[in-house]
Amino acid sequence: MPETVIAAARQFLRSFAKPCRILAAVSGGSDSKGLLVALHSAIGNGDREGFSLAACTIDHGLRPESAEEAAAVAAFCAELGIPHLVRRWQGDKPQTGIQAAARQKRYELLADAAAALDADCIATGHTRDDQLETIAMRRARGEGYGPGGAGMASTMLYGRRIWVLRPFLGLSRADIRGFLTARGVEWFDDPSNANPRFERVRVRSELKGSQEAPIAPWSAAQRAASSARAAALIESHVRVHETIVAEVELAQAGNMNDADWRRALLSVAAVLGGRNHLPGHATIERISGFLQKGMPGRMTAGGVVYDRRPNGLYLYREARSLSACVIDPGATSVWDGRFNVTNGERHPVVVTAPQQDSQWNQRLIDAGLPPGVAKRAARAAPQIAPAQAEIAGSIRAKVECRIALYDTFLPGFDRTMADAVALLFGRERYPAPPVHDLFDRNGEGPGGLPWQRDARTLC
Ligand SMILES: Nc1ncnc2c1ncn2[C@@H]1O[C@H](COP(=O)(O)OP(=O)(O)OP(=O)(O)O)[C@@H](O)[C@H]1O
Repeated sequence: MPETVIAAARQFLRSFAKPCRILAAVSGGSDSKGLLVALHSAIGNGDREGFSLAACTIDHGLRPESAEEAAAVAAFCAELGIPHLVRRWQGDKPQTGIQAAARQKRYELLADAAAALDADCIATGHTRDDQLETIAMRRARGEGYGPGGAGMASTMLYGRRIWVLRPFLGLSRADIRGFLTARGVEWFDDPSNANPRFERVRVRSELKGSQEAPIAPWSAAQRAASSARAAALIESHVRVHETIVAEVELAQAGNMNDADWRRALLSVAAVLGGRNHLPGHATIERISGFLQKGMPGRMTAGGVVYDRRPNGLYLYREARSLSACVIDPGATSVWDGRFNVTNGERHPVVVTAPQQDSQWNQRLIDAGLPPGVAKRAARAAPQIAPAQAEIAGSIRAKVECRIALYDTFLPGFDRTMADAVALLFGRERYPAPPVHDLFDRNGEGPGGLPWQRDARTLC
C-alpha cells in the first residue's frame, strides 16, 4: 500500500539519534526512486527539522544507456531541489565477477559522493524482495542455516567510514511501485535484472514474486545476540601476539559445536589469513574435525595454519603465496589482505615476507610462544625494504593490521564481534551507526526499531 512507503520513511527519520544529511543512492529504478521521493516528502513535511537530503547516481558504464539514465535522475533531483552527483566507474572492467566488482566500486563512489556533498550516511532502496532473494541465495550456497540466514542487515558500515542504511527492507517492491504510480513518477527497468546469467535474477524467478519468507532459523536479532556472545568468547579465550599469531586456550579450542565460538574462531582465522569471508561448509567441517580430535598436530585451511600443541592452539598465516607489493612514496597499499602499509619514504618500498629469521621471530619468542610457532609465523610477517637495492638504511612506514572480514563491509548486527576482533589486532573500534542500534549495548537491547523489526520478522 502506497501509504506504508511514507510511513517507513517517517519511521526511518525518527530512528536517528540526531538530525543529519542523508545521501540517497538512486539508480533510477523504482526502489531507489521511491526512497528518494518518500524521504523528500517526509523531510519536506517537517517531520524532523534539521534533516536534509542529497542524492547520487553511479554510472557503471556497463550499458550504453546508463549515462542517459543518470542524467535523467539528475534532472529529476534538480526539479525537487535536491543536490545530486553522478559518479562514473572509470577504467578497465574485469571480465569475470562483474557484479561483485561493480558493487565494490559503487559503494566506494557513493562514499566519495557522500563526502563531497557533506552527507552523514547513505540510504539505499533495498526491499523485502531483495531480502528474500539474498536469503535464498545464501541458503543455496549452504550458508542459510547458520548466521547467513539473517539475510541483509538493515545497517552496514562501509570502509570504516560511512553507514549505509536500508530503510525499505520491510517493504515490498509492489508497494513502492504503487506509491510512485500514485504520484505519477516514472522509473527505469534495468535490463540486467532480467539477465539469467546473474544468480540473483535466477533466484528471483524461482521465488516468483512470493512474499512468503523461507524458514530461516537465524533472525537479525539472534545474529546480533550471537555476535555479542562471540565477542565475549573472544575476549575470554583468545590472545593475539604481535598481530600475527592468535593463541587460543586449549580447553576452548575443540568446542566447535558451539556456533558462536565456531564463528568467533573462524573470524579471527579469517583476519589472520587476510580473507574477507569465512570458509565454506566443507572447510569448516575439516577444521572442526581436526580440533575436536584433540590431538597435537597441524592443519592448514584458508591460508592459516592451525597448530595444536600440548599447551594451546596457535593460528598464523601459512608462509605460502605471499606476493611482493611495491608502494610509491606517500601511498598506502594492502599487503596480503592483512596489512595496510603506508610508505613514509621519498622512494618506493617493497613489502615481502622474510626469507630468513627476522626480528619478528625474536619478538614472538619474547612474547612466550613456542619457538616452532614463532619461526613459522615469522616467515609470513611483513618485511619492508627499499624497492631499489642500492638504497640503504631504515625505512619509515606505517603498518597497521587490516581486518579484511569487516573493514570494507560490516553488517550492523556484527559490530560487537567486529569490535572485539579489531581490538585483538590493535585496531580501534568501528564507529557507531547514526540510528539507534538493533542490538544497542547501552540502549534498548535487541528490540530494535520498527523499520528494522520489519526486516527482521521476515527472516
Ligand atoms: N547505479 C546506482 N546508483 C546509485 N545507487 C544504486 C545504483 N545501483 C544500486 N543502487 C542502490 O542500491 C540499492 C540496491 O540495488 P541493487 O539491488 O541493484 O543492488 P545489489 O547489488 O543487489 O545490492 P547490494 O549493493 O547490497 O549488494 C538500490 O535501491 C539503490 O539504492
